[in-house]
Amino acid sequence: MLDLQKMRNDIDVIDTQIVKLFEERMKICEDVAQFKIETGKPVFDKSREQEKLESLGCKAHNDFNRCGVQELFEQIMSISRKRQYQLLQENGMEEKTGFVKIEDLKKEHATVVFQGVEGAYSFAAMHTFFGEKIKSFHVDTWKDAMKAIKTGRAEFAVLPIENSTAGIVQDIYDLLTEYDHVIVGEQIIPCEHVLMGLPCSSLSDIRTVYSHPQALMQCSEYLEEHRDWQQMEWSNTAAAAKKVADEKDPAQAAIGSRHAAKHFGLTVLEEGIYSNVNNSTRFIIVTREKIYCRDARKISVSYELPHESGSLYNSLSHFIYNGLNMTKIESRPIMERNWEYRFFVDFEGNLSDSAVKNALRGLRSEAQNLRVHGNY
Ligand SMILES: O=C(O)C(=O)C[C@]1(C(=O)O)C=C[C@@H](O)C=C1
Repeated sequence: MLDLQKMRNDIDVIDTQIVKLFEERMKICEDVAQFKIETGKPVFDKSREQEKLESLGCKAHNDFNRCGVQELFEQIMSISRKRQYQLLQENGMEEKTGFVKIEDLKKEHATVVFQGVEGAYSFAAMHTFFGEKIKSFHVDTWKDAMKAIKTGRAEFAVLPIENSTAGIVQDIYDLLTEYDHVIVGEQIIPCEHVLMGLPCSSLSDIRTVYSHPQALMQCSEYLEEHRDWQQMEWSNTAAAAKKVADEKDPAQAAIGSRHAAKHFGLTVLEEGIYSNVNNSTRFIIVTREKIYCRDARKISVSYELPHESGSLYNSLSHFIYNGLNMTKIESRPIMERNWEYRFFVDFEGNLSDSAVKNALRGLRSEAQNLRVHGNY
């Protein structure tokens, strides 16, 4: 009969040796960092790491152990790089990200563009994020908003990127790829639809309800209770509110935001009419300058991967090995390369953190076209 306690004692002896050797190895890596500080040689040496993984893998006695040894040393070298980046930073040698750190965003008196019309949810997101003291204007399409940033007509744009029930807004991801703009903030707006009508209207007057098809759908349970009302699909919730306000027909109502009701001088006839109480939309704020705030806590990146087994797994290891909490991953097709994908990852961190620098450095050398879309 095998003796578990004895086996555990044997493992403990080996583990103690591993810890001792790990610390000896780290000490040498700190000396290597010193050499790199003096010579300006980059921390990451891909070919050296590949050679090491190859030669160490060959020392193992079966395939399972070969993979295990390689995974272990990938992590050991990642930890070694992370320490070296820390030392570089302590010596005032910041890793170049191309981004400039600022204290705070200048929100007051900013020029902001949004898609849609006054009173739409993007309008609400803009005012919630920037306050009231701004110069704002609207455009017809999200692409027009991106163009307004590029030409300098606006400093910031507000764009919807995700709805908690409908999922991501794919076009925005594609526009982030097309334009070199930077995300500097985000704003979540609960889609709390209300039924609005003319100040002289009451519920019993209503015959027709106008709204965006999604909003009508989100209020379907409420509308079921009013089957005699005709439902009319409109281009967006704010345009529906504007129509009711313009036509001054007490039999017409619109479904949209409280902001829209206020903006068009309409009265809220009923509230809490939406089925999913958690329904919210997340908006991003983009600008042209590569800036991030000192207290920014979330980073958005994208990268493309070679068509190789394990490439996604390996790319994610850079977040895991550096202790970074990944909050989202999305993939979008790459236009010019059928069946290949660009991955968008959000994770917690600040561009000044050495763990973040380490992860980005690893990703940059292994993935294609790594882009940092912003730290906010
Ligand atoms: O050999 C180096 O240049 C090191 O910095 C050491 C080390 C390692 O830990 O083995 C770490 C980072 C490099 O990418 C390659 C190897």
